[in-house]
Amino acid sequence: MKAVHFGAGNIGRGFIGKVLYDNGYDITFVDVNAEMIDLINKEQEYDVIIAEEAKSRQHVSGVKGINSMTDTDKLQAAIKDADLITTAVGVNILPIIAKSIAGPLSERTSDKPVNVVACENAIMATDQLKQAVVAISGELGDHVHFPNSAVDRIVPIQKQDNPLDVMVEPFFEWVIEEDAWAGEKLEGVKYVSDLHPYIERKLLTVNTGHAFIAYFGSYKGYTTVDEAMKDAELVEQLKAVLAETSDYLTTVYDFTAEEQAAYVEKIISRFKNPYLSDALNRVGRSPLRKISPEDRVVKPLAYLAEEDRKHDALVDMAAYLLRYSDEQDPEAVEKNTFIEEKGITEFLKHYAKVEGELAKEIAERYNALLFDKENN
Ligand SMILES: NC(=O)C1=CN([C@@H]2O[C@H](COP(=O)(O)OP(=O)(O)OC[C@H]3O[C@@H](n4cnc5c(N)ncnc54)[C@H](O)[C@@H]3O)[C@@H](O)[C@H]2O)C=CC1
Ligand SMILES: O=P(O)(O)OC[C@H]1O[C@](O)(CO)[C@@H](O)[C@@H]1O
Repeated sequence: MKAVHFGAGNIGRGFIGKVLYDNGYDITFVDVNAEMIDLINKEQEYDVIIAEEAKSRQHVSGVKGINSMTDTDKLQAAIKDADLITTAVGVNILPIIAKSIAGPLSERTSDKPVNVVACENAIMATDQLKQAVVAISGELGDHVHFPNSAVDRIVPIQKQDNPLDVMVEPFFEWVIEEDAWAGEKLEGVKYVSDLHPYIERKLLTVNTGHAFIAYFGSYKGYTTVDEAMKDAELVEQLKAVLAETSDYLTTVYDFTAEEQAAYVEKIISRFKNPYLSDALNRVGRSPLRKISPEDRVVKPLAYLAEEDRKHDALVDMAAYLLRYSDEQDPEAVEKNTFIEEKGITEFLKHYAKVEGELAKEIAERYNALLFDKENN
């Protein structure tokens, strides 16, 4: 079985590549990073290092690479021949991937089914990829399958001697829509008939929680997650944020309060992993995406505000996000320039689609933070 995976980054090598290798797939990584692809083709193997005391190593071998900027013919041939196509590139890059795969996918014949799965931090990311593909190729036949998925494994920015090796947390969960999947299922993957509860629970617990640590932690002057998690006030407020997203999740879905509390506890213990040094500017990257209406802050916040339920911790979180700066992150720079030129209310309307009373609450909190900072 042949897999083509777009994005030879942290999740690509440290999570998806490892699961596919364990399932016996021949893996071809596709990336725009020429150095990474050259190294993959040279070494054809790497280690996944588990972030726990023993730092055990799991070997992945027989991998190949394609540079999507220069090897376009090779890429087209690989897409025509693959049994599985996966991505872990960032949800905003999916329209670019669509341009590479739409042509060769439309040339595939009905006797050769293929699964196409986006593995990104976004609700129903594969649907976004499918939409972009179909806009180019027109409807594809029933042999091209587009299951949505949820992926959960914390993989920080890497500092390994061998740049192909990748350190990951021990925990991982990959959940895929069962009905949309064709053929033999992957071992180590959970298949479910309705993905919505899983993807929302993951995004609005793991990713909301992590993003809160990034934005409040940065506000307090920390630079890594483990440093920030030693701050008792931050952990208290993190729990308050997750109590609000838990209220959303247990109201909208069938999770019981006990189940969700256990899930939250497990996630907080993952954030405290002392063997995983994770930079706050990685976890907080792309604040414009993270403040967008369907993402980890505004989705639960808008619902709770609309239903008149407690939401002040998420309002605080939005204010910390709005105060966040990182000169290296183009989205953080764009955010701050927009706020400076047009103000908070206009920013919330434009990027978060938040207006009215909720926008007022967030702006008040943002202004109070500004006042605190300037007077301390
Ligand atoms: N790192 C983590 O802990 C987790 C990340 N995710 C999600 O996985 C996705 C990837 O994240 P990471 O692996 O952390 O990022 P990363 O930055 O380590 O890897 C992304 C890779 O995609 C490549 N890329 C960018 N544009 C491309 C293109 N047009 N064609 C092919 N490759 C391209 C980059 O060169 C890079 O190697 C994101 O959507 C992220 O939200 C999901 C769960 C956990
Ligand atoms: O990859 P994104 O969406 O920018 O956000 C980073 C998040 O993804 C994770 O890497 C894993 O889901 C978390 O560590 C963090 O919450």
